[in-house]
Amino acid sequence: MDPGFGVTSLVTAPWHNWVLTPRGVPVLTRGVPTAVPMGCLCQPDHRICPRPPLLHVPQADRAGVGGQEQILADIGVPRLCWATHPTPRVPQGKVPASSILASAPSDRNLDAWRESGCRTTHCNLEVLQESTLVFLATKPHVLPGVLQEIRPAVGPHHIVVSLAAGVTLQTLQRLLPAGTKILRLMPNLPCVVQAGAMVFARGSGAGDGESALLKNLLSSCGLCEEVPESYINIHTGLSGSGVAYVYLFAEALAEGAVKMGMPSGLASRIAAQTLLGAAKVMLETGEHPAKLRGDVCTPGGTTIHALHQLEKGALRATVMNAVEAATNRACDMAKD
Ligand SMILES: NC(=O)C1=CN([C@@H]2O[C@H](COP(=O)(O)OP(=O)(O)OC[C@H]3O[C@@H](n4cnc5c(N)ncnc54)[C@H](OP(=O)(O)O)[C@@H]3O)[C@@H](O)[C@H]2O)C=CC1
Ligand SMILES: O=C(O)[C@@H]1CCC=N1
Repeated sequence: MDPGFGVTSLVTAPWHNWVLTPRGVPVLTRGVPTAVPMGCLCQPDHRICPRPPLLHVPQADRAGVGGQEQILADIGVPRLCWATHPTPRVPQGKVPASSILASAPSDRNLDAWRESGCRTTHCNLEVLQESTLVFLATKPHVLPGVLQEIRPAVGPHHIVVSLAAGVTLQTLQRLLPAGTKILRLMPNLPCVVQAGAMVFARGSGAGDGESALLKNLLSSCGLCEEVPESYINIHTGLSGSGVAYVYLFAEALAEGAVKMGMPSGLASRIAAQTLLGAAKVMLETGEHPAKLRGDVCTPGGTTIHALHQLEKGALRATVMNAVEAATNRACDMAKD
């Protein structure tokens, strides 16, 4: 398992130093370093700050574009955040690791961030102090307390991106200062290999610039689309959680082969390649999956016999129920 997963999420920690030009083009800034105040808002010493940590990516690169300059940073340290990180393992990252500041209460996940060159802290407020673009990647039930903690440090220059499942823009806007530029993002695990599927929605304080910035920043991690907020929970059921359904299917495929006598390692590799190839054909041809499925079926052949078994097991209805259950759970989490 990628050690990065234990630490943060792609979006959170993976964020890098990005600068968005007035035209919405993200620029990796390596120019004039920003003077970053190093003092911690948690007095007297953030290193012993008892407050719970946030996951954030501090950043301090500055880019001057058209007379403007912006500083982008991330906050939050969820497992997914790795996807957006510019680590040696993820060379496509648009932000240098040194521009990322990640915050968490313990070193459990932070160690991996440090090993990849990111800066870390146990003080959430330090992230706000040093960063403009902040990713919130704690578990959903932890987020309200974190928002309460950072609220005094959030200003009009910050762009706050939440990855928390089920936490609505309305809640985020209620718990942060009025007018704060807020975006709600739902990534998925494959962001860590730049094959993610992400959607986001903007809050009332965010504009086209913030939307373009996020989309451009995350585009290196996979598909990233702005959608109405009502689609976020559906995407969670389809893709954020959906990755786990696919792993379950991959496991079942491989175990079927093991049952028939194939070694486990080989079976797992072939199962993964089968999923990868099937997905690639679907994306590259644009064909409906039902059509492609039919293409594989030779009349009276092996595939139709296997599909008959899957239909007896109500695979399609079961998967549809799974998407519905996860979507409904995301909706319910907003009320928890
Ligand atoms: N996992 C996934 O595939 C997806 C997850 N998400 C969302 O991402 C978020 C994180 O999920 P996941 O990556 O699984 O969780 P993890 O447990 O891996 O990461 C959560 C991190 O939050 C840190 N944390 C806990 N309390 C605080 C605090 N008070 N201040 C700052 N940081 C804190 C934890 O620190 P410590 O290490 O010290 O415990 C931990 O590093 C969730 O909101 C989830 O809904 C969204 C889409 C997909
Ligand atoms: O299981 C969860 O709640 C999170 C959100 C999507 C994937 N993992």
